[in-house]
Amino acid sequence: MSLSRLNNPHLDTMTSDFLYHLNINVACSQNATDIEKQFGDIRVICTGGTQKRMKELAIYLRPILGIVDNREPVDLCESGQRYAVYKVGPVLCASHGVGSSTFSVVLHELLKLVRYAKCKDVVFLRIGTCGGVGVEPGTVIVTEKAYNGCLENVHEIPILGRRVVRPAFFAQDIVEGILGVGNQPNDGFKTIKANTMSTDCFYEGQGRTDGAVCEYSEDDKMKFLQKAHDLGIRNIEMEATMFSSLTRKADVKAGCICVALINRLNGDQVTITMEQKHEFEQRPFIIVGRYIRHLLK
Ligand SMILES: O=P(O)(O)O[C@H]1O[C@H](CO)[C@@H](O)[C@H]1O
Ligand SMILES: O=c1cc[nH]c(=O)[nH]1
Repeated sequence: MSLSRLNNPHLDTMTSDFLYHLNINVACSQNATDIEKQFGDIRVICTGGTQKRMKELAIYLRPILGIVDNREPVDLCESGQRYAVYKVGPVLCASHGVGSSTFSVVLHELLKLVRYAKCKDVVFLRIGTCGGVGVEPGTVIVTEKAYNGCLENVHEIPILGRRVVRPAFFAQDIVEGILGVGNQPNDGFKTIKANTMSTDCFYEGQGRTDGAVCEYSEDDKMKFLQKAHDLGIRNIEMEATMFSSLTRKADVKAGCICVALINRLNGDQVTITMEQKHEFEQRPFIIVGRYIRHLLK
């Protein structure tokens, strides 16, 4: 898939497009644009909440991609002052902030960027953290279906004053491809496929009782988490419904790989040390590194 059209006829009439949050100006009318020269070789776009994680991922991927470079990765979108974007060979690593609203902004612009750059067969990945539901902390979860905070397998977004409901699931070949490179003998952690709940709120939306406001009991919370578990949900984060539905609408393959920082059936507070969190965050790197090698071979 060349991404030659995207799902927006208006783009075809534009002679230029300013990707505001990335601070990239695209002259759509030229044949061989600078954008094509700079980004045309991109095959994988890795995304994740923080700038630090994405910078570390860019460094981690260098040897896997056969790139010898000891310099600090350059943030190509630093001037935009919103998101960090690093390019490492045919892989772009971009930060997206917390939640679907910040992620959707950069996702729209990245989807347009790869379209203008005429990239081929691009796969978008989210490399994140999450709360586990009945899984050991440190487990890596590859999302199959994404559920919203009402435990519905859809992404809902108000558009032109209407509630628009879109399917939210990831392509099976991507899920199986990622899972296929997991669970190797010396990994020391499990990689599983499961359903994911994505919420618009870390506290009440995820059924925590430790937010600034809480109007339900511990028992209500446990019943809700059990209901989620019964739907095959094994992790909770804040982007998978939007990510799966928007990439699906744009006709682009995507995958979501998150490491569980806690087991929500045992509590709400994320109390692991920063060292432990950092070690856990490396686990999806290992899986994604193997998957990218497999994808590009
Ligand atoms: O670790 P990241 O990628 O930010 O993902 C998870 O962590 C954030 C909440 O702490 C949310 O964005 C959630 O989805
Ligand atoms: O519990 C958690 C942990 C990380 N990210 C989330 O969204 N929830």
